[in-house]
Amino acid sequence: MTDALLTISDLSLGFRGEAGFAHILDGVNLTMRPGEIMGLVGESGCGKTTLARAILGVLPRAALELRGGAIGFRGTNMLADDGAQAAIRGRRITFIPQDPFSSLNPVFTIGEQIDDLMKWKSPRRGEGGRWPALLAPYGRSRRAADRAAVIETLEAVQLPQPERLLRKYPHEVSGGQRQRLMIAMALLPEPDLIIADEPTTALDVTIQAQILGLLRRLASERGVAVMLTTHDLGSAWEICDAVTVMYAGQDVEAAPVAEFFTAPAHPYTNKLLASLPDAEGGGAMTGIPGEVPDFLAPPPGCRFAPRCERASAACATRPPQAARGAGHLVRCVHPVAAPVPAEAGA
Ligand SMILES: Nc1ncnc2c1ncn2[C@@H]1O[C@H](COP(=O)(O)OP(=O)(O)OP(=O)(O)O)[C@@H](O)[C@H]1O
Repeated sequence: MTDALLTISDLSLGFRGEAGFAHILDGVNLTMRPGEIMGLVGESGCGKTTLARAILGVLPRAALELRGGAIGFRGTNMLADDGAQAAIRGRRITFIPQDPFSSLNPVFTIGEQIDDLMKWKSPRRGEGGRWPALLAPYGRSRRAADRAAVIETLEAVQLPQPERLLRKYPHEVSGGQRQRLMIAMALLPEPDLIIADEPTTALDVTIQAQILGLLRRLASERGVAVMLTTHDLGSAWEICDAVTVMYAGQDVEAAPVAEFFTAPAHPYTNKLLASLPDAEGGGAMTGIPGEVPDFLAPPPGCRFAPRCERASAACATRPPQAARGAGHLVRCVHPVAAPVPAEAGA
């Protein structure tokens, strides 16, 4: 796809420890377009955070074993180019963490931490005249422009009295305000892509909806793509344009959000959706029988096969992604048939 922002192709990696090689990501393929909000969903432990960290280039190097694949960002394979990755990370791709409190340094004011961010990651950093970016002095005019951008962005995330806020310490603001601050800090470098790793898990339910709504609005207004990792399908429905489902380190299905909920094709996606309580809050919560495989000895081929009612011997070989419709890809030998449209046979 020529207009892709992020293209992950056949990414395979894991961690080597005393017990052996834990093969966490197994041939993951995923594409994001500029400005798209994509939900990366799946049960706890399916590899969402590992994938997000791989894109950011912050996986622990000592244990990491890269088996193959590429992470292309605007055509550059970041896995093959440490320099490009360092230049992209924190500028073209930024991050919103799960727990905003542990991401802020408790001994510095919010203003000091934002100043430090702007010193290194401001989009105006390259404007150092004859100086290379690394040596460019942090001069008065850039400081003033950066400060104006900070105030504008804090106002955009609806943080009241931004000047006063900058003088506060992280413990002096609420959890919801800290997460608004994280969104502001992710926007300030003017990135193309924000990776938001379960950004509302640490917040209570009413604040969660506000934060997700804010993220959706600002991303759309500023044309920033967002990868939202979540195990909450409701959040994906609220704000995403498209959804990619992971199971045990494999991508199983990717679809535009409406199609994801109305015409899921992979048996795992169907089970995942069937396990949700219904809209009235009734209905039994049905779990999926069986267990997530051990990453030290995963089954060959489709990792969902041992829990899948539709599985056959053919599932011991993982199928390529197959198109079900525009932007709808599924990886399954025995996908669930698409529902018959209501007008058929009428
Ligand atoms: N550094 C590491 N060394 C060994 N195993 C790891 C390491 N990091 C993650 N894992 C394992 O990788 C698997 C996937 O973890 P990951 O955190 O990516 O899943 P997740 O889908 O983000 O889960 P959650 O929703 O609970 O955050 C887990 O079994 C985890 O124990």
